[in-house]
Amino acid sequence: MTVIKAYEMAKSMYETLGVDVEAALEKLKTIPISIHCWQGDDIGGFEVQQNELSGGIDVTGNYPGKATTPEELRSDLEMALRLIPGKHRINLHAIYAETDGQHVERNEIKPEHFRNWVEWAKQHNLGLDFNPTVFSHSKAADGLTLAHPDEEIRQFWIEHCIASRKIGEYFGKELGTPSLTNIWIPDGYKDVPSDRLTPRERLKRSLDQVFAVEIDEKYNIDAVESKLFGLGSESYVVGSHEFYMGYALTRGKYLLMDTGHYHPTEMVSNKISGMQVFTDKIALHVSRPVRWDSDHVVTFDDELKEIANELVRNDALDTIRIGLDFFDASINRVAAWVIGTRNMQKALLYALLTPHAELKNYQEKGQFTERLMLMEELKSYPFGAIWDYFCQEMQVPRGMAWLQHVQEYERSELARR
Ligand SMILES: C[C@H](O)[C@H](O)[C@@H](O)C(=O)CO
Ligand SMILES: [Mn+2]
Repeated sequence: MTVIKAYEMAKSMYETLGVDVEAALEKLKTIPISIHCWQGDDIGGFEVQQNELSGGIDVTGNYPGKATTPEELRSDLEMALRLIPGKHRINLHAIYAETDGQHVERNEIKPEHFRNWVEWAKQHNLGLDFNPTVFSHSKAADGLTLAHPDEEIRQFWIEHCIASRKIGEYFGKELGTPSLTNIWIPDGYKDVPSDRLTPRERLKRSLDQVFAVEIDEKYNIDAVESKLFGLGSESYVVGSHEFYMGYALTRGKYLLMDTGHYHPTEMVSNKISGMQVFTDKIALHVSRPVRWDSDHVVTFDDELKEIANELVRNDALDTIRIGLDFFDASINRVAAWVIGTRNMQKALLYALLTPHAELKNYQEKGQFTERLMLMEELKSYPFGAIWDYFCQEMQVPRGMAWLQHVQEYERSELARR
């Protein structure tokens, strides 16, 4: 059966449920995903003075072909983008600055160090997002940064975060779409702290100093990312969920929720509406924790579908910023981007093809049998035929055909590294 024929049949099935399939596809085309550049080089970056990865995160695997220069990383991203339908954003970290072989301290990075990224983004019609890199550095060696007891260290990182926000502002001005500059810091303690309050008070003061520099939200949007624990900060993380929820709500900042940053049975899908009642300044790092914050490649699993359902049924697609955050060095890194990003889009399509009004109605009327029945029946609806049609329309390979392009690229490009 042709793709079109299968699509027409699937479409009529969804239409009998009252779903407007064409509107769903039109909407999906407009949803940008912020694709994290650091999957391409195992969060190495291109600083002249290279530092080991720290901050309580880790990348495992040694699949050949990781990007070792900005040109290689951009080329790998281009390859992935050719296989991902739609127009998207690229999420950069400060360690991806290009400084012409000169060592530039993190608190001195400038927009000009990201000129090549901006020119490239213009050529490819991409938005850019940004992150200060508050780890992998001698001044973060003891696992404390913005909450450090030493004022000089705190000041260094405050300056780095301000410099980063100005880079975000530069992206926003140049590209005509506001950059999300997200602050994640690793600060915490391995063992039971004797004082939880003082570091949190210091972090609050440091962040207030970072945000005291006013930047128009037309160009740069500030976000803060919470975490439960990391390697070496198992007992206590200063920037916990409650800390940042309070901070974001009282300061009018975005709260960024990373799906790997909570207790294993705590789901971000269940947190979105809790936040939405108070703010629409919500951002996501979609990841896949396996037993811990392992940052596995995102799969088309129940939690991903539930997150997408929340975004669609709560009318949040135009406000919530969707970003990805995984890093797997045990498989082809370009394929990792393609799998994870296409899965995020598949989940959004699945949610867009769901008759939410009917399901909400069942719930309001207490018809829980009908609610469960419809949710379960939808799982075997011909969703794949609609996804294939979407890929064909968007001129990217459908089904498994994309992998051969990555394999050719691996032979011609990655194997030479
Ligand atoms: C590299 C990222 O900034 C980092 O993964 C952060 O977002 C995080 O999730 C740390 O666990
Ligand atoms: Mn994250």
